[in-house]
Amino acid sequence: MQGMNSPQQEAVRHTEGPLLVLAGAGSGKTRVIIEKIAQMVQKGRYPAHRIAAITFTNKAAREMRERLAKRVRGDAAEGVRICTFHALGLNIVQIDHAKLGLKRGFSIFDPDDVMAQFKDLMPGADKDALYGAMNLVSKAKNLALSPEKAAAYAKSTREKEGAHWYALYQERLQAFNAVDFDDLIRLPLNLLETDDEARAAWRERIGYVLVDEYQDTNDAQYRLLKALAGEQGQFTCVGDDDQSIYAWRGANPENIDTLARDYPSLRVIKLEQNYRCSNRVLRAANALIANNPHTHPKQLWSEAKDGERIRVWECNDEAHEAEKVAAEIQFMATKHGAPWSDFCVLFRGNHQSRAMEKAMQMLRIPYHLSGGTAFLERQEVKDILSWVRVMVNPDDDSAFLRAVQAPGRGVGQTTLAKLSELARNKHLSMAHAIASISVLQQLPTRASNALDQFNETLHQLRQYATQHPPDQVIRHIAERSGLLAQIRSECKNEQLFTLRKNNVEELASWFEGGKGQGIADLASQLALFSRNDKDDAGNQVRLMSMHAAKGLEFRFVFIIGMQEGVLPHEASLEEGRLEEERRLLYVAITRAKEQLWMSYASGGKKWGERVTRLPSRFFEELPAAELHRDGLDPEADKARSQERSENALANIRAMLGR
Ligand SMILES: Nc1ncnc2c1ncn2[C@@H]1O[C@H](COP(=O)(O)OP(=O)(O)OP(=O)(O)O)[C@@H](O)[C@H]1O
Ligand SMILES: [Mg+2]
Repeated sequence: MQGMNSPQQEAVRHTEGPLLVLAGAGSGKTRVIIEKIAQMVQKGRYPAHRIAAITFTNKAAREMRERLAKRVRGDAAEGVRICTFHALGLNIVQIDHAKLGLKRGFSIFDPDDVMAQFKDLMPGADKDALYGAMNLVSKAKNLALSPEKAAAYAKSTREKEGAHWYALYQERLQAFNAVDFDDLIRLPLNLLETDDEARAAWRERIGYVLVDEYQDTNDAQYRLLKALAGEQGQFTCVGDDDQSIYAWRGANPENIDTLARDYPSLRVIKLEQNYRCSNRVLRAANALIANNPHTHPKQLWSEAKDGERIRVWECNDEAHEAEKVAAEIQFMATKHGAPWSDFCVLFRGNHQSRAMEKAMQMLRIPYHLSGGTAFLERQEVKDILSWVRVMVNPDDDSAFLRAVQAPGRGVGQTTLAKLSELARNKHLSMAHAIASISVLQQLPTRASNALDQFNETLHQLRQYATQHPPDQVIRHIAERSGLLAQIRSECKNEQLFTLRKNNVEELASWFEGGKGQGIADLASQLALFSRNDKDDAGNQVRLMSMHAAKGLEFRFVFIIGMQEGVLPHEASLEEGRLEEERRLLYVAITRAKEQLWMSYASGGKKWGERVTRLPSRFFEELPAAELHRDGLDPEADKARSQERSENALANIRAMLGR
């Protein structure tokens, strides 16, 4: 346990009974989890495959796997399950699908599929009504309620309405042999809470559970943890109530107290030394968060140097702000000889990245926008995945509808609507219906020929998939479906074609070396990868939302858009969620190891009109002694601008090779 402090060591050693590590940012909570797994495996306390570590994102899971692999020599830690709650849930649903009324190869509906179903269920409904209904259903699912229970418990008209949509929607999922993301928690939970045999089997499979970012678990996830960890509570949870930033998505920070209530023998360990941030950054973060009420008071101190003061910039507008930030990044990178990946720009909402991207492009600074290029949302990727889905799950009408139109084969919407009706009358899915001559006979000849051919192609692809590795299957689908030919015809030049073809290739590479897993399993795992996850950014500046930055750390951090209405966000003010906004800023500040910048745009445009903006109220909560407001200290500014121009000259000389 090289270099670990004594409460950290204690947390690592405590393996009998439930443990909660409750501690502030950068105090080594995640490190405790990694060290603990390493020791458990090395000491043979648990075999690797009986340990499960739950992270908040797939990306965090990958990072943990890498750090563990470095820590434990050989492949001793290889069998450890490191995944998100959803991936664990998927695993349970895959193994026990029959008990849950699902057939093998079931589909996972993404939010777009779900939306399409609601549109179909609620014809003519506007966006608000659709999202309203979806949210109600999601809420019921996160409370692990079945449609029947949701109806029984519903009190208000709104809840009754929600229960009504839930029942109809669930009927469809059932018919399509599909689940949505919420089901990946709800179904395993129902299984483990009601089926003794299944619970015993899963406790045998998983002997010890570790949970990172525990403050952001929702109720269903908490119950899943409880069901797995048993009465003895063989778990370690680590978290920080000050970093709870997902209450808006159903996370329940009170789960921290629930833990103590449900497990009277719970041991709570606090870590107080921060190993990440410079002292100034830490003092600013502590001062800010002191404005929130605290049920679990914490001290956080650091041995690190004071470091530079936090630089605060008032900018004219977003563009000006972005230019300043980009120029500073370039300056700092040269000054410190630092790689681009040491820099991170954080913002409240994704739309704020646009000006920033533009400024980075102007200065030719390589950057990576998390969640920006949503790989799984690219057209060709979705198209191919819909083929995979309908191949392995012919009940999936949602995937059928996409695949049959990718590429288009002259089957119009009217025909598809007719097909859907015929299929429904015969209690068949659409993919099954087109295999029936009596159905095809009732459709226009041209369309029925096209559908017959589609059916034949599906059949051949299924055959192919039984004899070839998954990545090859993906390439074959692209070819055989006619998608590749269509993409070629759509692209005006070779460059564009290569770009889109590379997406297909990238998808294929996802399916490579899947440890003997079939295409169905791999496709469902892929469905879980959310937009933030495919982050192999390499040496590039990171641009990301504050939410996405949870758990990460960077030498240099810029927080932009610190004006009223953006941070705190307008909507959160109206809904009385100021404390959560403060926690969000606390998370953002504590990402900085060495130096921090905060900026705001005092002007901007709204609906085309010029408006003035006030700096965020949170500035007033930061200790003035730790801040340096540019423009208010002329001497310091002068010295800095001198340094900057010398630096620029040096750059030019270097470029000219002198
Ligand atoms: N005992 C220690 N000695 C030196 N460095 C440490 C020690 N413990 C943790 N660190 C380092 O401190 C940094 C923060 O650790 P870690 O990410 O585990 O903190 P955390 O509590 O999980 O933070 P967050 O709340 O942001 O998730 C990491 O760079 C880690 O390697
Ligand atoms: Mg952490």
